[in-house]
Amino acid sequence: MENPFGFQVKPEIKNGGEFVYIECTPAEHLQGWANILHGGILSTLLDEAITYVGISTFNQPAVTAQLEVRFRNPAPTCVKLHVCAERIKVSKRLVEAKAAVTLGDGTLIATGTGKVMPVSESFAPKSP
Ligand SMILES: CCCCC/C=C\C/C=C\C/C=C\C/C=C\CCCC(=O)SCCNC(=O)CCNC(=O)[C@H](O)C(C)(C)COP(=O)(O)OP(=O)(O)OC[C@H]1O[C@@H](n2cnc3c(N)ncnc32)[C@H](O)[C@@H]1OP(=O)(O)O
Repeated sequence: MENPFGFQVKPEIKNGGEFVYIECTPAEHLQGWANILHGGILSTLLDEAITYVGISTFNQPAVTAQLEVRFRNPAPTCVKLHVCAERIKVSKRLVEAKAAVTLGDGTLIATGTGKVMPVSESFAPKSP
């Protein structure tokens, strides 16, 4: 379904999913405290880019099976974040990728690694 509350990112996908690039400017209400962007939002952005690596590699729906995040520097809200993901390993049912969030000046904000597994179109749980 269309999700008007989503980040509306438009991923750039290169070389069949080997590289994924996303830009996003999280709004002020996504701060955790003290004007610092909430870590869950950074995790979501890393997840988003890593999942697109999986979707593009398998060329079918895929979900995150594992995500590990390291928060390296605080990010402000309302500034453009650059998210780059890169495929590091492919096996029959698992794609592993790493990703980083940086500011425009190159400051490293967060890094992560994730594992993505393909699923069928009927995977999604039914709404009650
Ligand atoms: C309709 C489908 C919906 C999908 C939509 C996808 C695409 C749509 C297009 C665009 C979408 C737009 C945006 C996308 C961007 C971001 C989306 C964010 C993604 C998410 O936010 S998505 C939500 C969070 N996510 C979940 O909700 C997953 C819940 N989870 C499960 O549904 C299962 O857990 C599953 C399916 C992951 C695996 O379940 P399973 O039953 O198929 O597999 P099983 O566990 O039996 O493992 C089999 C073999 O994989 C190995 N294995 C498993 N996990 C491993 C790991 N972590 N590391 C190393 N090996 C692992 C085992 O070791 C075993 O190996 P062996 O057989 O050799 O022992």
